[in-house]
Amino acid sequence: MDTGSYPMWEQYRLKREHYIIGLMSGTSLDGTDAALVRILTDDSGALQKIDLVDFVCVPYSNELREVLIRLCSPETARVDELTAAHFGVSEWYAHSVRELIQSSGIPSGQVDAISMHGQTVWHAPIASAFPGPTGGSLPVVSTLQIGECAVVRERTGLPVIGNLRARDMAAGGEGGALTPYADALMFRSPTEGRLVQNIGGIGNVTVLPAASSAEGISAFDTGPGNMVMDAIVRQATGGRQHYDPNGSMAAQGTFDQGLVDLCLDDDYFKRLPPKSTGREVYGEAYAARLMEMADTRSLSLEDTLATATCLTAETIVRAVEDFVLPKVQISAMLACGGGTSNATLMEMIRQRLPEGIRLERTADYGIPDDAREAIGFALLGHEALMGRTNTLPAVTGAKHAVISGNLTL
Ligand SMILES: Nc1ncnc2c1ncn2[C@@H]1O[C@H](COP(=O)(O)OP(=O)(O)OP(=O)(O)O)[C@@H](O)[C@H]1O
Ligand SMILES: CC(=O)N[C@H]1[C@@H]2OC[C@@H](O2)[C@@H](O)[C@@H]1O[C@H](C)C(=O)O
Repeated sequence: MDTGSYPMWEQYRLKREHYIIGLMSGTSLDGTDAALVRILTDDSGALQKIDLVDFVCVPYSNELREVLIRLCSPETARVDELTAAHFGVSEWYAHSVRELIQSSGIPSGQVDAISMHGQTVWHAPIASAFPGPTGGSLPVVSTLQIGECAVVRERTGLPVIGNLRARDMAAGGEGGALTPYADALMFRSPTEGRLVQNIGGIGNVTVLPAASSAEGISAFDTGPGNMVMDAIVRQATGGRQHYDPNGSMAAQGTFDQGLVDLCLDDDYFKRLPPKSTGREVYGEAYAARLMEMADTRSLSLEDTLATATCLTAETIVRAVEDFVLPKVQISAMLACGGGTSNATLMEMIRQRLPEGIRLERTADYGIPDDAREAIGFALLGHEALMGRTNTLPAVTGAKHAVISGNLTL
């Protein structure tokens, strides 16, 4: 029996230097981000310093992306393919861990654990009816991140923490956003209010008031990040391209304000936070509808992309105007995620941001734009191993904070 790693938990808490690998594969389905993070703690276990040792991105193949896109829609998902993907995608995670360890030059024996998000295929924070054990039906919320920790454990030899959203949901939360907990550790300022605006598949914002306590932090999904723009490119190119490089196609078009306004008349954008959304709402079907509407308005592909880019920028800025600024004074928006590489989108956000808010990047604060989430998940895993709660009920809406994550020793 493999019992060698059981004392690991106690040893981990006594150490002052910890090495954790954070693995994130987000809703844009572009691949896996892997960050090796060194965390220093003091005698009381309190966090002293966070260093990014190394970071790699392993892109998904077009073939894998197509499988995952099918699995994210009830109309196209099959349970045999889902089960295979649950194990299969873990091989990609193990591969990215091997690449990261090799690139870092750190011996794998020095790494304490892997903390992995997995691939969300379905996220349902709004309850649906499910048969109850004593008759009648129960309201059930649910979420599924595929990727089997046991496979990653076997391939890498390292303990793995996974399934990080489930416990918060079981405690009445939305199961996200989770990374705001880590944002507070990395970006909170004693003197100014800051936003961390992630532009991944979905856009999500963390609000860090000046000198805020955990209770003062809020976060929510603003709506689509790159998801609608990406789906338009994918559908228009028959899957050959999956994003608009640097926003160059959108830059050649002109957005249709009428269509942007139509799209902004949307229940999700109006809903008060806390709230979360995903591919279920702004995925392929949403983009197809937007393309149909663009077609009836005789918009070119470039105009359609400019319109989707403008919509994305508007949802990000309006979320700040409608839900943040009435309550919190903000001096800077720290953008991160793949969308920061879309110059057209960034310029639209810059032009629309209210005066007095600087548009910066997390990279300006030492956290590369594309590594924030992977580093965030490393920190969440670290907190769980330290035996500390790692969720923010004020953000997720849960009844209480929990230690989220299942440990595969
Ligand atoms: N050079 C580029 N030009 C334009 N867009 C880019 C570029 N590089 C990346 N992107 C965009 O960034 C996306 C990937 O972003 P990211 O990796 O932050 O998403 P994610 O982590 O999967 O999503 P989420 O944060 O929602 O979970 C790509 O799908 C693409 O739309
Ligand atoms: C269910 C799910 O995977 N949600 C993601 C998604 O991608 C962005 C946004 O929607 C965010 O709420 C969340 O991830 C981030 C990493 C989070 O929980 O902080």
